[in-house]
Amino acid sequence: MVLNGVSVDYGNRLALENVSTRLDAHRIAVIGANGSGKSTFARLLNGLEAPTSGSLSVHGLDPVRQGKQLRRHVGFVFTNPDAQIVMPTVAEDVAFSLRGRGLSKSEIAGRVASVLAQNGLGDHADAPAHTLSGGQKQLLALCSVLVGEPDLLVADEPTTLLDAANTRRIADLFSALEQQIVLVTHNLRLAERCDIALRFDGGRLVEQGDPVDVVGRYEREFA
Ligand SMILES: Nc1ncnc2c1ncn2[C@@H]1O[C@H](COP(=O)(O)OP(=O)(O)OP(=O)(O)O)[C@@H](O)[C@H]1O
Repeated sequence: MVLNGVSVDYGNRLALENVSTRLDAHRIAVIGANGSGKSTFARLLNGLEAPTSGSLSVHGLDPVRQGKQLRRHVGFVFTNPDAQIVMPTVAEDVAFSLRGRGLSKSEIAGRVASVLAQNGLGDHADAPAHTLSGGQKQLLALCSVLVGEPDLLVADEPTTLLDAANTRRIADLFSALEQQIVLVTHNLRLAERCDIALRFDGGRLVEQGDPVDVVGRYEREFA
């Protein structure tokens, strides 16, 4: 991922200001105060947001002009799982992500069962999605993205609704994931487990480096 002087101006507010960076690390944490620009940064990475000025490329593609192509490689998990659950039952929702890939019914069923079991939803496969708890919906949204095996996973606060056990489960899952991941989070312990951390402040990228150092300085500012 490469960003060159990227700004995002919402008209009355500069959400990102002149951000330049190159990101090759495997697990990338994005931290910073409320409204500092983290979600805007995440949304740029799969073309949900376009830079007002500057340019970026993700896996060699321009997210705005080559968005359709890019979204085949980038999975995005939103903060609010209701925004991405589209099918009536849990298993159907996960299977929906595999449509149009030429997989047989049994291949789809196998991949769906495996991702649900791996993420603590094995017993809920046939449940109506709307009956899940908030945290279970967050896990379902993650399953529906992971089943497609994206090359890059962008997750915007994917653990906000999760209890301690499920947060741990997701942290372990992210640690074991082969794909590159960009994790926007207020959970600083989760951020510390990444390979690199970016910190935003008032729309500017103010720090990029070792997660323990970046998190430590951030916490000390508010101590
Ligand atoms: N669609 C929009 N229209 C206008 N302003 C927006 C829009 N989206 C975000 N903003 C503003 O841009 C700034 C950055 O928002 P962003 O959501 O990127 O912050 P964040 O760091 O993810 O915050 P949080 O931790 O609260 O989720 C904020 O001041 C926000 O109010």
